[in-house]
Amino acid sequence: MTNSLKVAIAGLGTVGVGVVKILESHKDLIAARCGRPIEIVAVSASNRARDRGVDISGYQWFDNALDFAEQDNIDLVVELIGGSDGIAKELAQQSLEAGKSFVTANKALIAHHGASLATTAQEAGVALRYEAAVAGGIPIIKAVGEGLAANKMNLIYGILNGTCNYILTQMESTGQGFGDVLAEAQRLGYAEADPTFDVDGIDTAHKLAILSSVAFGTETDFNSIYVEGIRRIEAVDIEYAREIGYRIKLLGLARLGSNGLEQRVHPAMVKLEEPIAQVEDAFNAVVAEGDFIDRTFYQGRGAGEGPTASAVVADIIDIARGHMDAPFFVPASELVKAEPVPMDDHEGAFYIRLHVQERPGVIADITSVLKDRNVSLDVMLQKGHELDGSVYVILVTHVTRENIIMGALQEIAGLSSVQDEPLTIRIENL
Ligand SMILES: NC(=O)C1=CN([C@@H]2O[C@H](COP(=O)(O)OP(=O)(O)OC[C@H]3O[C@@H](n4cnc5c(N)ncnc54)[C@H](OP(=O)(O)O)[C@@H]3O)[C@@H](O)[C@H]2O)C=CC1
Ligand SMILES: N[C@@H](CCO)C(=O)O
Repeated sequence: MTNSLKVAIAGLGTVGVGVVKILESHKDLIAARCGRPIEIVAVSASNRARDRGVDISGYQWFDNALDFAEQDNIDLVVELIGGSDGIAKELAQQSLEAGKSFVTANKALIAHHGASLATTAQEAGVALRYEAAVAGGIPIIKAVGEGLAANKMNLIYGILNGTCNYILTQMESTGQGFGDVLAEAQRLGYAEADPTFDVDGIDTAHKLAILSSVAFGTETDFNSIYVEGIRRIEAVDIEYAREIGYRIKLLGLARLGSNGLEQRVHPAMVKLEEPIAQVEDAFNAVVAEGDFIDRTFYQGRGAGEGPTASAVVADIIDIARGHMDAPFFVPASELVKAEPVPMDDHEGAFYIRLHVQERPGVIADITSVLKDRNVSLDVMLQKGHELDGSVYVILVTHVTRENIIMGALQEIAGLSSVQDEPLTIRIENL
């Protein structure tokens, strides 16, 4: 066998420990598959004394992971710390510049700095890989970047955050509140260090920015993504969605058309019979549509130690095999700057939940606002009498434009009978 690939790992938390476990327990299997061994030679984390449940005594310890870049006996650096900037970015930059390949699960880093890191990697003639950054254990980067490479991609969307899907699924199946389910997702190692990134849709947007680049050959453009999270979804919405034949999922969707690149992240109602509606707990799913392949559907575990580490190790194996594809599958200089499509241009049907006083004329006032804007209703439900004399009114519109419905909701929110800020969920008939 040829020389081993010598690996240093920065970050020994949920994912880092998973990577150590796979590389050690599947040492022989992996060496056979690569034609050379993969050897962990160095590790770094914040707290040297912490018991991590794996034996790291055989690896050189570094208090400062940035020192990896200067070590001649390290071929590849694995970053499993997190964060778009700070140590993660410095480590990426310095490792690549020092001629070391770089593997990361850090979607924030790639979403914000993917194009510049890809340039650095190409100039240094080394690999930059990030399979674990999107959809955890699903090999979606490889599937889209290599498996679908013959196609012009039109559309890519999916459930990209395990924590949110876990929360929405558990809220539906157990009736537990948002806070309790989030705490459980954190305990299971699904959530980000800052779980607001999960529940506010930012993590999904990071992943969508990366997927768009891989699918469409465009520069990652995180800042143009419309982002809305799941905080305002309540058990009643999940129940009413079911009543009208839908399930609520946090979707990330990107579409490249003649008008530019549409990228949006928000809770969406998907038809109960759609495969994506059946994706439960921390599972992720991605639908990718190309001009010759039509639609393809991928599902798997999107978060947690094993699935994420599996994707990280797959990247390391690829590099050990000598695969040196461009990080976004086209040379970094060829990545195109796409024109963002404004969210106001979005067209679709909308679910609207209003909390209103139960008194004559309320519905007439609401429908009058919609009539003035030519918004047509498909469904209208009035739910329950609360003790305080207020009720929920649920409306489902026919297809209309985003700016029209948002203007209408602003006016409806100002009606004296409307108690809380209206909630709207976009209906996706994909
Ligand atoms: N958890 C998951 O399911 C998934 C996570 N990811 C991504 O993987 C990355 C790691 O996530 P995860 O394992 O969950 O995070 P954890 O919080 O579990 O682990 C982070 C690790 O980084 C170490 N660390 C913090 N600061 C430094 C530093 N300055 N130098 C060296 N090490 C440092 C910590 O050290 P110590 O242990 O000593 O505190 C810890 O071991 C993130 O980018 C995340 O977004 C991607 C997909 C799924
Ligand atoms: N926090 C992320 C981890 C996987 O990227 C999630 O819940 O999906």
